[in-house]
Amino acid sequence: MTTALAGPGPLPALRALGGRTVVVKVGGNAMGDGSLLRTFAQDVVRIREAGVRVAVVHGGGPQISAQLDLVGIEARFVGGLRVTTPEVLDVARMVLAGKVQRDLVGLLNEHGPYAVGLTGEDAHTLTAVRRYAEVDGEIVDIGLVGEVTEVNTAAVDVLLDHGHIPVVSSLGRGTDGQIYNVNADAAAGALAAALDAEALVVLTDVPGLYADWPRRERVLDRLTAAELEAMLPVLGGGMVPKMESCLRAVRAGVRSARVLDGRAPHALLRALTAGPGGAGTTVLPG
Ligand SMILES: Nc1ncnc2c1ncn2[C@@H]1O[C@H](COP(=O)(O)OP(=O)(O)O)[C@@H](O)[C@H]1O
Ligand SMILES: CC(=O)N[C@@H](CCC(=O)OP(=O)(O)O)C(=O)O
Repeated sequence: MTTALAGPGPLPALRALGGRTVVVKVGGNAMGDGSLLRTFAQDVVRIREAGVRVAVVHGGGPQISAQLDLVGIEARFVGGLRVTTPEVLDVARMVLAGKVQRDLVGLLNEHGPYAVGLTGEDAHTLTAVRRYAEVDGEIVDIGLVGEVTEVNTAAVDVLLDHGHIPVVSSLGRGTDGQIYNVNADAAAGALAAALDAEALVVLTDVPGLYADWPRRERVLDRLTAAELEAMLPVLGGGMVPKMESCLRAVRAGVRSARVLDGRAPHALLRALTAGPGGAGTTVLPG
């Protein structure tokens, strides 16, 4: 009961991943307009139909900021994390678990009965504690921002076992029931680690990790976990949570973590079928 997918499909390469788990993170910037998301959804279903257990974690930072703007709340970030007052949390929850997740699930389900949306709040999937930012050595209170301390994969595993595509919004729950806004890169890395995934793929709006940011001349095609760890203190902006998440995943046993441009046609398929260097920046154990 599936719709045939258009375009070439490197299915033999994907079949090598059959039965393995892949976690894909799609950021709000990489979602771009509807057509990008449509191709992304086709690729995810193609991967699922090749027998890969695929889970999606999504962000929606720009979409949250746009909604905050509409209701007259200023969006503020400290150290790449959104300052999350109770009012901001309400908006983030409404946008992430609402329109962004529903749109993504809807596009995936155009190609078959696979996608099921949930948030990290559901079935204790992501347990979080309050996270603080650090700026110039100072600890800064950024409100209801969560750091994932525990992942319960039970619900996601049941869905994957039954051939579904779990689509997880980056919200977490404290053991006291408090809901937290979790950075989506961090949520994806934690989930990939807990699922013992074969690969983590992070789709964003740059071709990978630039070696000499803000110069956009050279993208690092691969680096080991140790090389990445040494680089982390000098990284800035949106790359910090992404690369931290890749490091966490690889250190926990995920075989590879890759950051690449989700706006390139069939970026996800290319990431899973090309070796390191084929597209984006790949972090490998070591
Ligand atoms: N070394 C770097 N290499 C690439 N991008 C970088 C680097 N340092 C900072 N960035 C910034 O990080 C951004 C990606 O992070 P972000 O905007 O949070 O994306 P997403 O919405 O996909 O999570 C890039 O668009 C770029 O402006
Ligand atoms: C704490 C924190 O900053 N949470 C993020 C969650 C969404 C996210 O991470 O979205 P992207 O992947 O599109 O950046 C936010 O509120 O923007």
